[in-house]
Amino acid sequence: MTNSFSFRLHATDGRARRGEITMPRGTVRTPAFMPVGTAGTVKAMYLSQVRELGADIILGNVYHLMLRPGAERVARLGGLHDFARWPHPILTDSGGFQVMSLAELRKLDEKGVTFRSHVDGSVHSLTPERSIEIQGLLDSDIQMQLDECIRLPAERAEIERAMELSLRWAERCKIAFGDQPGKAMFGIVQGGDLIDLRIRSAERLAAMDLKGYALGGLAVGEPQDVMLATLDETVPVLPQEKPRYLMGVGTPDDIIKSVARGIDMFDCVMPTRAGRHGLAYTRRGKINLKNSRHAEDHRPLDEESGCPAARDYSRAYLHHLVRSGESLGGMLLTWNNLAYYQDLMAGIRAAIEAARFDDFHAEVSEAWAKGDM
Ligand SMILES: COC(=O)c1ccc(CCNc2nc3cc4nc(N)[nH]c(=O)c4cc3[nH]2)cc1
Repeated sequence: MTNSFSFRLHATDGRARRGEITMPRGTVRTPAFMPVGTAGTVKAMYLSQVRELGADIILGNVYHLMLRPGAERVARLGGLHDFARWPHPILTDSGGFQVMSLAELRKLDEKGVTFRSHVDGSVHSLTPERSIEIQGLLDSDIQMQLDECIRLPAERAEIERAMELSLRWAERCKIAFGDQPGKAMFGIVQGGDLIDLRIRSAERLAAMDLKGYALGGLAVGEPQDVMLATLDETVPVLPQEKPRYLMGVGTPDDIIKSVARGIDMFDCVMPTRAGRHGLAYTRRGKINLKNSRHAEDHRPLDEESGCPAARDYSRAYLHHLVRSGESLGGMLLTWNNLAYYQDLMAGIRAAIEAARFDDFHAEVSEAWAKGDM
């Protein structure tokens, strides 16, 4: 049980990295995929199942938890780990992105952001200091700075204003976070699709000597090649010895192409949200179980999978559950999808260790190039 936060690189293959983050609550094997547990639950899953699939860390959201049940209440109940019965590491997003995408009537200025809850219309405000305070009340292990992520396309002046504001907020978050040995506060690189601003943001954050660095402002609708070009230019500016986290990404193809560019950590609602909408992710690509062609297909999703949801149920049964709106449909497909994502990450980690990442990359991209099955 260490009381420190450390990141070690075990192997590299090109720009792909195999590493490990060690924290008091446990170790995170990287490259890692963090299942999204927005309101303290990974929807339609028992967290014991999430753990069995190989997840070392899950993500929570300040925005949702501050509105309901409230950060002080979670603290009174012992913090998010005890509340949700997840004793392993938790990373929490700071709320900025969710405010801009979920809240109504929001005002953003130098101090922070004021907004109306999408739950009950009550007025709330988030400052860099309050976001870090909330993440402390949740007892979060990796805390994200409060930032401003703007939608693209946008004018250069607007992108620069938001990027500079996010840098000032990073400084304020660093001060508010102080020195918490077993925990980390990550900075978030902004700058939209303007490489010079991205590099300036990364350099200024690197100079703050933070424990990890996220790439924000991406996976906001830009084409994959724009996202990847941004990584090509920005990742090399970040310190080698610190973890890099690409926020909100992504499809299996996004993930493997981003690992190839030096990213260590990912989160995305895709496997869980798509699962609840009838979509299955498998080694051979995506399957939409709503499609009537599955109505009498007795084959499982993947007979070779270690996950019962993929191996023991026919596509016909899954089709029936999805068409009938039965809860078990979303539960089984979420289970299958998270199993696939964790198997993908385990495959990536093993491929980097065996110096065969390029071959593995080709295998995954080829399967996904086929598209819907
Ligand atoms: C079925 O799949 C889906 O519905 C679905 C929805 C959204 C995303 C994209 C999520 N993208 C994304 N999440 C993000 C979260 C972020 N947080 C902070 N603090 N700063 C950012 O700059 C930021 C950027 C993001 N980009 C991906 C998938």
